[in-house]
Amino acid sequence: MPKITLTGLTKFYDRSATPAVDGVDLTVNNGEFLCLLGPSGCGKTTILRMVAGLEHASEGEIAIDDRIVDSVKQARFVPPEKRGIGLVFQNYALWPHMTVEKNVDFGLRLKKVPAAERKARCLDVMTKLRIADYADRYPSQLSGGQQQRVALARMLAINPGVLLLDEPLSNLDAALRLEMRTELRRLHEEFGTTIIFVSHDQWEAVTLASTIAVMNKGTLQQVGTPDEIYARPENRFVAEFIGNPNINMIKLRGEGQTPLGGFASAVFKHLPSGNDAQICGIRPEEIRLCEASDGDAIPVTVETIMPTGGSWIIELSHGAQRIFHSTQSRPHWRIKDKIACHLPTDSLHFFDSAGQRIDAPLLKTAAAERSRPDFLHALNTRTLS
Ligand SMILES: Nc1ncnc2c1ncn2[C@@H]1O[C@H](COP(=O)(O)OP(=O)(O)OP(=O)(O)O)[C@@H](O)[C@H]1O
Repeated sequence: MPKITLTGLTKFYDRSATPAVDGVDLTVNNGEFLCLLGPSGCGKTTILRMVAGLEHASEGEIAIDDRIVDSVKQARFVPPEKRGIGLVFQNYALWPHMTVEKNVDFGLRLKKVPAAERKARCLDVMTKLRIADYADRYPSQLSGGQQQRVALARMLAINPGVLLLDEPLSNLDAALRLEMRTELRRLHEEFGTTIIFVSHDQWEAVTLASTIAVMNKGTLQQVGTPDEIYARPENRFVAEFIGNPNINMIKLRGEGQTPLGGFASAVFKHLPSGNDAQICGIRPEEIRLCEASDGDAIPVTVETIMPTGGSWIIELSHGAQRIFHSTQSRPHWRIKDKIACHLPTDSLHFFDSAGQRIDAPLLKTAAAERSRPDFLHALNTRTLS
C-alpha cells in the first residue's frame, strides 16, 4: 500500500490572507491509519483535498510513494483519477438515479472488473457494511447513516491503495458510530489500506487511528500515537485539546515573574531552580486526594461532584483557585468537605511563555508510561459528560 509524503505543504486560498495550510511536513506510512485532528477551520479538509488532487498546493510537494503528484516547483500536477485514491466526504455524493448496489458497483464497472467478480465484491462489502438488505433501494430512500455506509462501501469495493475520509461518520447516531468505528478498524486491518481520516472528535481519533496529527491554524502541532500525544503533549494547545475533562493549567508566575501561591507553590517544590516554566498542566485523573490531615498535601474544599456514568468529576478549590479531579471510584467525599490533594511530580507538564513543553530533568517518564486504558477512560469521561 502506498506511502504519502507531504513536504512544506502550503495552501493560500487568498494570497493576501493567512494560509489555510502552512508548511506541513508529514509522512503517512504504508498501511497507516492517520487521523488529522484539530478544531474547525484548522486546514484538515484542505490537506485532504490537496492529497486527493481536488485542490492545487500553493507551495510544497505531495508524493504518493516516490511519485510526486503535486509540486509547484516542478510544475507537476497529477489529476485525481490518476492518483489511485478513494475519497469519502461528509456529504458523500451518491448517484441519486442508481440503486445502492449500482452505486457500490460503479467504480468496479469503470475499472472493467469482470461481472461475476463485481457481483461478489459488491455483495461482500455491502454485507460487511450491513447495507445488503437495501441493495435495490435508491439513495433518497435511505437514512443519512445508511447513505454514509453506501459511500464507504463504494470506496472499499474498489479497494483503493489510499483512502481519504472526511468525517465519514458524522451523520451516524452514537451507537452506529461506535459500530462503524469498529467496522472501519476491522476493514483497515483486513485491507491494509493507507487511510487519512479527518476528525475534530478526539474520541473518534484515538479509537480509530494508529497515528494522530494534531493541527491548529494551518500548522501541524504534533504527530504521534494517541498515547504519546496524551502523555507527552509538545505544547499547550495539544495538552488542552486532547483529554477530558480538560487538563488543569496552573499559572505559576505573576507580574515580574514572581512565583504565585496556592497550587503553584505546591508545584514549585518540584521545579529545579533556573527553570522558567510559566504554566504547569496536570490531568484530572492524576491528582491524588487524601484526608486534610495529610501534612504535606494542599488543603482543598470539595465544591462539586459530577457523576458522568461510571466516573466522577470533582471540582476542588483552594482559596479562589479551582482544579478538577476525575476518578473511576465512587467518591466518599461530600460537597464542602475539607480535604487535601497531591500533585504527583511525574504527572506534571511544564510549558514556557510561548506555550512550548519544557522537560525538566527531575520530571520525567512516568507520565509517558501511563497505560492506555487510563487514557481511554479519561477521554470516555468527556464523551459521557
Ligand atoms: N474554497 C475556499 N475558499 C476560501 N477559503 C477557504 C476555502 N475552503 C476553506 N477555506 C478556508 O480555509 C481554512 C481551512 O478550512 P478547512 O475546511 O480546511 O478546515 P477544517 O479543519 O477541515 O474545518 P472543519 O472541521 O470545519 O471542516 C478555513 O479558514 C476556511 O474558511
